[in-house]
Amino acid sequence: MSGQTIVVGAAIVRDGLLLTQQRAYPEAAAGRWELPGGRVEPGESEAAAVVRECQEELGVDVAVHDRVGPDVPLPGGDLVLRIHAAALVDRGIEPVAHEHRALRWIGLADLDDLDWLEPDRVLLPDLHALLAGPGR
Ligand SMILES: Nc1nc2c([nH]c(=O)n2[C@H]2C[C@H](O)[C@@H](COP(=O)(O)OP(=O)(O)OP(=O)(O)O)O2)c(=O)[nH]1
Repeated sequence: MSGQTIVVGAAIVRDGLLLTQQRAYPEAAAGRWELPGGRVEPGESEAAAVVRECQEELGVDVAVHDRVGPDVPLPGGDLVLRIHAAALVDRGIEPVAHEHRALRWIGLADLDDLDWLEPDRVLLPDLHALLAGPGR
């Protein structure tokens, strides 16, 4: 749809665990959990935006895979959240929270209990399926 900006999110899975991060700002979202990511810049591909955001926020390189779940419209109407599965290029390099309060690797059993940003809750069935899927 024209006029809508895509916010990409990365569903990074390693050894059956999903990487989540806790926002530090703005105040209304501080303390809530989300997936790494951010706005796609003009002229930038979604995959390139996922890679850039993971470098900026986590200091790691990721390989970008298939989409996960539906587009989720964000409050305000101008932004839509779109998640891609991703994997650490080097599994031995631990992500670091450069812009967030904390990082946590979450397993299936804890997925629903995390204090997610509201839009991300729409994606929980798809994140469950991703973690339960083959090769994870
Ligand atoms: N990155 C990310 N943003 C999310 C998620 N869920 C969700 O509602 N959002 C919202 C929060 C923000 O309103 C918007 C993206 O903002 P952002 O702060 O991550 O990215 P940005 O590129 O706009 O901002 P910035 O990094 O320049 O500060 O999407 C999610 O899982 N990941």
